[in-house]
Amino acid sequence: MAQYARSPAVAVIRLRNPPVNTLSFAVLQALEDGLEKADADPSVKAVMICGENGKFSAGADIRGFSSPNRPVKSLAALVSLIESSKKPVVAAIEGIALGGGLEVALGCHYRVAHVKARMGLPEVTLGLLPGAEGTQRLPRLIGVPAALDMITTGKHIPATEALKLGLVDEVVEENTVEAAIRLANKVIGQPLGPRRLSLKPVPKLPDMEAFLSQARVRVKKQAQGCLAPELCFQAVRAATQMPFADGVRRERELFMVLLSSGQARALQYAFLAERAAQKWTTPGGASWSSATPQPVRSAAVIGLGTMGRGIVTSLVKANIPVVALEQDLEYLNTGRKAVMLLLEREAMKMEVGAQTLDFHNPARLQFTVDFDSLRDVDLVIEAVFENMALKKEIFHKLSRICKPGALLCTNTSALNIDEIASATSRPQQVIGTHFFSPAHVMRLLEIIYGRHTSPTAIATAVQLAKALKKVGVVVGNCFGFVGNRMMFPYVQQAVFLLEEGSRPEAVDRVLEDFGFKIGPFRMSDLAGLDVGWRSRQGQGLTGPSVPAGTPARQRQGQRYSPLPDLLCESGRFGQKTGKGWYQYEKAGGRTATPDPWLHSLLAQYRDTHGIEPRFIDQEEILERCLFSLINEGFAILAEGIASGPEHLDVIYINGYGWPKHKGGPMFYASTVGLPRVLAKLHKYSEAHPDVPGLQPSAFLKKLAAVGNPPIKEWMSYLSQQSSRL
Ligand SMILES: CCCCCCCCCCCCCC(=O)CC(=O)SCCNC(=O)CCNC(=O)[C@H](O)C(C)(C)COP(=O)(O)OP(=O)(O)OC[C@H]1O[C@@H](n2cnc3c(N)ncnc32)[C@H](O)[C@@H]1OP(=O)(O)O
Ligand SMILES: NC(=O)C1=CN([C@@H]2O[C@H](COP(=O)(O)OP(=O)(O)OC[C@H]3O[C@@H](n4cnc5c(N)ncnc54)[C@H](O)[C@@H]3O)[C@@H](O)[C@H]2O)C=CC1
Repeated sequence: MAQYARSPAVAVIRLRNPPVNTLSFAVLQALEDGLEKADADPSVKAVMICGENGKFSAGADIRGFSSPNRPVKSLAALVSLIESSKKPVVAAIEGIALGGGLEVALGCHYRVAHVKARMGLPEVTLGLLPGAEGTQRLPRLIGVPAALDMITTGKHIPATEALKLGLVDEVVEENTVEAAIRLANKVIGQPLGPRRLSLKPVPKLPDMEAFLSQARVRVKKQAQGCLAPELCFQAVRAATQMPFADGVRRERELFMVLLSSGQARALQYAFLAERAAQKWTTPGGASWSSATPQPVRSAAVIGLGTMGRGIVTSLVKANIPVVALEQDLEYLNTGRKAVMLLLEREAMKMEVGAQTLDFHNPARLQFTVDFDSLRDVDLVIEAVFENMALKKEIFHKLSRICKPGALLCTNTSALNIDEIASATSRPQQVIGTHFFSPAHVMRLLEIIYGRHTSPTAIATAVQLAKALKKVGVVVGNCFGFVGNRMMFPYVQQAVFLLEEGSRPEAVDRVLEDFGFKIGPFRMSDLAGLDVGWRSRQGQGLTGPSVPAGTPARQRQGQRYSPLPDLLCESGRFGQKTGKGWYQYEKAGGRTATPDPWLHSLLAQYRDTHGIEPRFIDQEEILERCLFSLINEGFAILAEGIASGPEHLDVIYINGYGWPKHKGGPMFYASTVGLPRVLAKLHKYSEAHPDVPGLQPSAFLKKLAAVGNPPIKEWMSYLSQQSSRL
């Protein structure tokens, strides 16, 4: 857990807890033992602390926060013990020093970092604050503005920046441990008082009060309903107002508030859920542990519309050479300009000194209308219009042209992967890669395997997600896959609420107050109402193919709202046309304003259909929208479309703006309590028996019958027979 050695006047303590040297109780105990041993040995003149396997430490074990035996108190005590050592202690920071790991380094008298190391106090991202005196030591070392920035954002900073800030004393390109030992030998006998951060004053600012009040406004704005940034701010402010010991007491009080908050639990769950979702399996037995990805050295993108542009940008940023293809020269030129603009913007955002984007080089990015140019690429991503016939035509062509091993990916948002694959002679190499708009920004990549998709193809798509710095979540094939399938009942409820008496701005406000970045109506206006309209036309729900005599508000015996169709028929496609559920300052405008035209349309619509409008309270809006979405999630789990609730939660946090501090929809359901979710769905489905989305799923009923089992046990209640394959 920590190895003790000598070199020769310097005691070397090496933290050892693979893979990232988290500070378990055993590690802390071994570190304390090492310090005591060094202290007791007169031939030891200095101490050096480093981590095993090129990593200093990732801090506390996140899995241990919910354990009653968490070693929280001892970490702070240990940091004080290090600082009060009479022999100089030097930290050798390789790889990472994060959270409690960096707090240990702050207790040391000197810090040497490898040039590739990264440091940070990411506790805020886990709903916490640096609770081992980090909020009091860091401002004393690097000043309040820089410390506040690091502590309230949780960002990791590179060693070179750490050197500029004074967080480390030395940055080395070679052997960090040897450099730290050299420094330790050099400082033997030098006074340690000035190196003990707890004894230093916090550097003054010309107007600390003004700085802090501006910073507080900024932190609150960025927090978006999350508690931790505000409490991190308060802890740092305490450092500016109180002596060290009082600041530490305040830090502890604030830490305990956060530790017991539901937000910390949700954020820690979200961290672990993202890692768990990487360990994909399929009902057919394919798994991350046995499948091997094939290398992707080059790629092609077909269709340079909204999605294709972002996908090309993402690939170029990942340093993968791209061939970008359009249907004709006019579309190609428009697409090329759009891609170049995106890439120029991305290049401007890149850190000084980082590798530049080489997108003017035709060997890295080539534009074409010729399918023959796709002959040699390792992977193709199709992003043409959402039309099955067109997609099949393209895949048939790809199957003939591309080299035998090439992976053929479709960015369809809902269409059947198996049907697309059937147009090829290599269905094992066909897979869905569902990007989210804007594709170069959004972290989610939904990866959809079909009936014949090979484990290698899945592993390759997962590897691609990593290369693009995205979170790949592997799911099964069904209409809308996971994300959009869960979204349908949510948006449907939102529209039904309008029919019954609510307004778009009222529904959006409730869901935005809950924590969504934007509510369902602002989201629909942003995405374009025509997208769903075309899909409903394709499904025969609206348009000329609807049989004469079909009731306006019913399809196949189920409730249907023609409201979105009416908007599209009036040319209201959302932001792009300047009008949708809201009005905008101009076509392409972004500022949504409630629209009196829409309000009178709603009144007229209710009159026409004999609907008596009623006041709908916030609780009903929230529950009908969220619980119908969650209910669909349970159906998806029961069908084996996703292998666990954490997969659904990762999809919603990273692709649909679900507030991370509420842990994702399925985690949220577990906090509300499954029996309560079920009771509410029963109530709403009794009131609306013609809405299948409100009828509780069998799996939810099964789990609620047990009580409220922990989320990690849910899947054990599914019998093998209910699995999809
Ligand atoms: C009752 C008395 C009360 C008195 C009050 C006292 C108050 C005093 C309280 C003091 C408490 C101090 C608490 C503390 O120390 C705070 C912390 O340290 S919180 C933790 C902060 N650290 C992080 O947030 C780091 C998180 N990790 C990462 O960012 C990345 O994992 C990392 C950059 C380290 C590596 O990334 P990458 O290479 O991409 O690999 P993975 O992300 O896949 O990780 C590999 C593997 O490691 C697991 N892991 C990583 N970090 C942790 C962690 N901190 N804890 C547990 N496990 C971790 C990760 O899950 C992966 O494992 P899998 O098995 O694959 O899931
Ligand atoms: N717009 C969105 O938010 C999202 C869309 N999707 C999916 O991505 C796909 C593309 O959607 P968008 O980019 O929004 O569409 P878009 O309409 O903006 O772009 C489609 C592009 O494909 C090109 N194209 C059409 N036929 C072609 C052919 N035969 N050869 C080459 N290029 C051809 C068109 O010229 C056009 O530029 C669709 O399947 C859609 O469902 C997926 C996620 C989100």
